Amino acid sequence: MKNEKYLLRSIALDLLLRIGEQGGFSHLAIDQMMKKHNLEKRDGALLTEIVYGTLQRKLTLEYFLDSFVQRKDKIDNWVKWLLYLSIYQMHYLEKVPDHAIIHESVEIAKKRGHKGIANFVNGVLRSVQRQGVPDLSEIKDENVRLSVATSHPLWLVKKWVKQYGYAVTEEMCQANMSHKQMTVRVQPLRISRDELMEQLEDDGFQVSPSKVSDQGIIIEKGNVLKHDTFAQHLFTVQDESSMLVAELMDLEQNMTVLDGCSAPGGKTTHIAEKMNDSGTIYAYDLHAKKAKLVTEKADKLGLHSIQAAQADARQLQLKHNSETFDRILIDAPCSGLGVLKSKPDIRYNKKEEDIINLAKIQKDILDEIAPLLKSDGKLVYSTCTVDKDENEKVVTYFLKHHPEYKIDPTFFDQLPIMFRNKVGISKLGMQIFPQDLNSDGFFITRMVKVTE
Ligand SMILES: C[S@@+](CC[C@H](N)C(=O)[O-])C[C@H]1O[C@@H](n2cnc3c(N)ncnc32)[C@H](O)[C@@H]1O
Repeated sequence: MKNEKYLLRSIALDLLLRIGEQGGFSHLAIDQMMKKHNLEKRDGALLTEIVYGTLQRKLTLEYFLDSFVQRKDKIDNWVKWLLYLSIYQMHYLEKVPDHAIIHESVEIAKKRGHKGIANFVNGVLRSVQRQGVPDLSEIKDENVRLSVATSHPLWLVKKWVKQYGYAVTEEMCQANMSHKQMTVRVQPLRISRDELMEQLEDDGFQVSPSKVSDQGIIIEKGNVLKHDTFAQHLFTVQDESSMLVAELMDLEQNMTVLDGCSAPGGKTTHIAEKMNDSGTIYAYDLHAKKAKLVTEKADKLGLHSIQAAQADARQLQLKHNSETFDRILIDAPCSGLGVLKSKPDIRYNKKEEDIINLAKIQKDILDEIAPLLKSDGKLVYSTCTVDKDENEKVVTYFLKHHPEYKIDPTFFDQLPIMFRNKVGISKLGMQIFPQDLNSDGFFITRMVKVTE
């Protein structure tokens, strides 16, 4: 038993070192580690909790550690992560007694380093145990306090406060600390939502219908990825905000649709399902490997109307004539600051300059595809980020440079009831904040190409 827990914390440290440096938190990486080390389900849950929780609280843990060590810059990276994951467990988890956490961390330090490091780890953790962590309410500056307490970089807190005000930013940072519910989108050409819900309920799942999409199901209890219907490709895992994008494309049968940034194909396949697999969807992605994922997803779901290929959306006039498409979706590459609930590490790797570069790419893509839409056709622009530079300001730029486009007024009438009158609605579209639903932050808008 003792060895198992030692192994578990050692694996957690390996994962944190990798994700902490390179990013890319995913339940898949954790599942792979569990399989590799033959861990039981219960241990897997603790492993996930330690890795996810430590990443999610990294800046808070750094702040805590600062008050126990003089020169943090002198400590090896792996020792820092070992201290973070230990302090995380001591402060946030009740399941394991402090003395056990300290004992195992010291053992890891001894094995990976040497006795001196083990003594250092022991000393720091014993001080944490004795004195407790510092009181965050004593931080005077409210932006710094919010940044430390919710582990969001200060530049981001300041940027959000400037863009949305303190109250909305605080709600957003708090919401990002919560766990996201699992939601799936039924493949309606294979099974109805009611039938799938019934099958899941019969097998002990707790589920409820989404109010955002009539294909959506909220999984309240049970691991749906282990259910037969997952292997049978009767549904796709998709966030509710993400489902809303295709729902708001005003799609009809037999349309010709362009999905300019399509991988891994969550929205492309949703579009195909909504058109009953009629018409044609041209789906592109900058990376050939990723474009292949779209084809694979379409194949698994039995959808034939999707033609996926590699292409740079900034050069699509080379592939298609003007006025070809009834609908265009640009689900643009973005900073991903709306998905921090499920990808807690994203916030630490992003820099303010990244946003400027991304906004340039977003504008270039929109400029390129503008001529490809038919008159009266509709263009949906979406991102999974909360940031005006990538959302409202990109739309403002586009409308200024393409006077033939205007915001489609009917877009607002088609929003689900719970989004009407929300803070994020403006004349330029809809910003969904992570606190609005138990889902991701997203920006969605729809423009129409006006006939003379
Ligand atoms: C937000 S993701 C798209 C998610 C996808 N729509 C879905 O629902 O599954 C953005 C995608 O744009 C791709 N991308 C980035 N730059 C691109 C470009 N210049 N042209 C086409 N695709 C691009 C990325 O590789 C990434 O897969």
